[in-house]
Amino acid sequence: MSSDPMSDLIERTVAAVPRPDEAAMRDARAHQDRLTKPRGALGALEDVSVRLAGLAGTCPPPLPAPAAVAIFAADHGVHAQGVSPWPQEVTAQMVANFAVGGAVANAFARQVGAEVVVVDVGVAADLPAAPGLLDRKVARGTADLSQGPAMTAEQVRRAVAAGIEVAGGLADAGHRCLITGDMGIANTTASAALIAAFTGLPAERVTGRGTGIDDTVHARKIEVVRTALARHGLPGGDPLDVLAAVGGLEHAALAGFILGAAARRVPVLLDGVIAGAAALAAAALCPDVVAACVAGHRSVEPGHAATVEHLGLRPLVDLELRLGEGTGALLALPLVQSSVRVLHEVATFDSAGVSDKESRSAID
Ligand SMILES: Cc1cc2ncn([C@H]3O[C@H](COP(=O)(O)O)[C@@H](O)[C@H]3O)c2cc1C
Ligand SMILES: O=C(O)c1cccnc1
Repeated sequence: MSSDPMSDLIERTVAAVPRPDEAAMRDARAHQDRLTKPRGALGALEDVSVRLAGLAGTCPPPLPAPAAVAIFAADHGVHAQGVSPWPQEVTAQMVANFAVGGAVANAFARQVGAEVVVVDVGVAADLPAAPGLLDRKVARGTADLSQGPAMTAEQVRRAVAAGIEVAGGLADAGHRCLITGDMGIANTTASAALIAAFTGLPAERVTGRGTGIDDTVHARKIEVVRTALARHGLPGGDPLDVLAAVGGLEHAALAGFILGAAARRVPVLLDGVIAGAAALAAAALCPDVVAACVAGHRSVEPGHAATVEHLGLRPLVDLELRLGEGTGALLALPLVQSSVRVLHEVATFDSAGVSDKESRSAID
């Protein structure tokens, strides 16, 4: 082990991520087949329940409740390239909005009974203390990824460690489902660069319109991603170096958050393209982490489709959302919870005295 405490934490967390428990997954699949419904009738939800049994190492797995969404906020030097129509100050202003419960993520979290935690890992402003706001500021935004590395290696490690610690704290507080959230003007540009770097796809395939940009700005955004990849010699290299080159502080923290949840056997519900980019980094550090991830929704961002395909995940909800904050994942929370509740509560053919047509016809 290295002597740096943050590197140690990252290494220990990666080492603690379990392999999916095959026996628990077989039990869950067999149990699903004994429940009072035609086999496979719950479609993709059956797969979610089986995956969560594999993560927990037991069947039925714990109900994924209570849940908490952690919204990691940070600013981006690449904003200077004109890749977002919004001023950078909106990041800090939205953090204040989250803190008073006024954002879409707050409304959705109230709807599904999830706690909201906002984590400043890199907002380029001094933020007044507020309930539910954690100050884990690593830097006042990243450097411009199109001009040089976005972060130092030390900043990446500090942000990843912050994410691991937030996940651990929420797990210690009893949360049994962790949800990714993000806020950072221009972070769809860094997301596109990370996705290109981890999937090997070209910039034009993975760079979308973010909060809404016209064709001219979109072309410029693609060019910014393309030249950044070339400048940093991507794809290729160590995942933490890739994060340092083109990532955001919230991406690094989210990668740590995902690893931290997996290491505690707590499922992590991924939001859209920003969480997806972070999950690619986490999976590059530790492939088993994917077993702890559920893709909450399918974002309209083109890089997101490439990401879920690369990770082998199937998004649960497809509503043409393109907001971030954790909104798509929050909407999917009741689906994940319902999938596990089935394993806990639904009667079997035997216990309910319902004829099992499929096994009867096998005997006939
Ligand atoms: C008011 C507002 C609220 C948001 N909530 C999430 N985002 C989302 O949009 C931003 C990324 O898009 P781009 O790369 O195009 O800047 C991120 O902050 C993301 O969280 C928002 C954006 C805005 C403007
Ligand atoms: O779909 C997303 O995840 C998304 C799109 C635009 C801005 N922020 C997030």
